[in-house]
Amino acid sequence: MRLLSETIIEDVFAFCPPSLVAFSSLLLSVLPQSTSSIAVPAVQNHFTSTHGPQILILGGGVAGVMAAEALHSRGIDNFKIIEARSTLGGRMKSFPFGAPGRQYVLELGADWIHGTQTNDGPSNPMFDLALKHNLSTQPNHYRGSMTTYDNTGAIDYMQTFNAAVEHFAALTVGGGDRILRGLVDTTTRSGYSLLGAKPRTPHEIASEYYQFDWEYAQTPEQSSWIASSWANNFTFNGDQGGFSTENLLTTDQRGFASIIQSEAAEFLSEEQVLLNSTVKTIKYSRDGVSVSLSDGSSLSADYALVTFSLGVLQHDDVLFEPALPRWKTEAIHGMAMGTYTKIYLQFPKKFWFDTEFALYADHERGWYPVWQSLDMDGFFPGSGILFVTVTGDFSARVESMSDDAVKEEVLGVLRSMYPNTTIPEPDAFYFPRWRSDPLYRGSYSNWPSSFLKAHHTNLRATVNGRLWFGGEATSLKYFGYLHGAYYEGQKMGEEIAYCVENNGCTGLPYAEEIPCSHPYIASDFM
Ligand SMILES: Cc1cc2nc3c(=O)[nH]c(=O)nc-3n(C[C@H](O)[C@H](O)[C@H](O)COP(=O)(O)OP(=O)(O)OC[C@H]3O[C@@H](n4cnc5c(N)ncnc54)[C@H](O)[C@@H]3O)c2cc1C
Repeated sequence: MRLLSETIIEDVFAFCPPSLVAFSSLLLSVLPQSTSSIAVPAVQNHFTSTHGPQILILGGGVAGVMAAEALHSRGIDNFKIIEARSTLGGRMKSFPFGAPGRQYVLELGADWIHGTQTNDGPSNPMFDLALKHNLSTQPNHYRGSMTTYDNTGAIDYMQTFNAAVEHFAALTVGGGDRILRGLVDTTTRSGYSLLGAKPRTPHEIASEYYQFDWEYAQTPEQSSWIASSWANNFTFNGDQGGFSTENLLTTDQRGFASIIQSEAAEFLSEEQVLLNSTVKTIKYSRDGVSVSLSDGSSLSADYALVTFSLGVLQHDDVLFEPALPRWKTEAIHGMAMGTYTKIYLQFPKKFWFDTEFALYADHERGWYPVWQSLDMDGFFPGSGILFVTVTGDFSARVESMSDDAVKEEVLGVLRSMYPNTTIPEPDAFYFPRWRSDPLYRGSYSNWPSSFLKAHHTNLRATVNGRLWFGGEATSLKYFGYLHGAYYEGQKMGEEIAYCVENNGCTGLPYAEEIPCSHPYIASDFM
């Protein structure tokens, strides 16, 4: 059998076979696919000044920093990173949590290196960075260290849980198989149903949630079967071109982002980074780009790379002048932004499970289901800290509530899990509101079944040869992940370097229209 990794690039067009010919012939006739075949545009870029930034990197998360490093390694240093926050790292964001004298640096955003390396196969570049910058991490056992609960207290439904693990494995094999057979995409929900996995009881639903929603930050109904499968395989499945099944949780008290900040410190000079600067407007034309900031100042350049999250682009937090073309906005709104919310609690002392994870099954799907203890050897023993994660629409719900109201619900779940224990008031309680935050508008992207490969090509594509887009959401194989942001930043840096070195380029290709998928034809209605 062919490996998914060998076939994905051409075979994902098979999402919608009728479009393949139309789309690929459009690309071939109008737009070159790679730097080696990129044509010089009619209007050449012109560097009139040797001073000032000529490439603006908008956003200083993983993608922004890796783009800068790629430019630097090609000998191009006339760039500037513009970042709204006071530090680099973006969605790698730590904070001090805990009562006075019992504080720990914890992560609000990315927490894990997902997949490390299998033998001499591909290694996760974030794992490589972690090793290089001596990040403290601890293996986190997703499936082997679990206690199960429902609203009657502790109850063993590990058999149901293990069945859900097998269903998920079958789902991802099935999704890969759909690519190889050139079948159209469907939702993950239909994938599960076709495989006979139809969770009905709270135990079955919670077990499926753990496998799926907890990873993709949206439900199986909201997600693509095919894309969920390859994102899993390319990250976790060594046999399918992925890294490994290992998950490392950071415990480093410098914060997870320290590996990106240390990497940046190796090549960035002070004048190459503008922190505390929020971009309000991006003006672009065939001649260049100009960016205005919230303090009223503006910067001009020959190229700009936009690394803001998909959520920021969807929410119009940054205005484009002129408005982005229709093919780009269709792609931006076609992909989805999920939300993943970690709710942290610190108690005077530990009273809970001794495993790394606990699963709580409620009659309502997504009701405070996944619990993690940090009060454990290897993590933060004696800390009194545990956290519960909610996702997707449930994250939106908790963001709309007061902290106290959320705390009461969380304590209510703990009372159900431990009916014979008096649950004390926590000494500390905190959760971030990623979805409401104008710098993120969610946690990470998720691929819906209506989103085609051609849409994704358009999400990545360059506008006017001047405006570039890169970040976790533009990663075909690893959307949603840190390593996706890493590779996309690096790739866009290299592409822009190509433009600079050749005094012009058309950029990455797009399709003006995606004439794909014809669910209805006019005669159906006659
Ligand atoms: C809660 C959560 C948990 C996650 N868990 C994991 C995990 O365990 N493992 C994993 O691999 N991935 C995880 N991820 C995903 C991972 O964090 C992202 O894929 C990655 O950090 C995205 O990097 P990026 O550079 O593409 O975008 P970002 O990090 O969003 O970088 C964009 C930057 O642009 C800045 N910005 C936004 N708007 C403006 C503006 N108007 N002006 C100036 N600057 C602006 C932002 O501040 C940000 O620094 C998680 C994400 C979240 C939120």
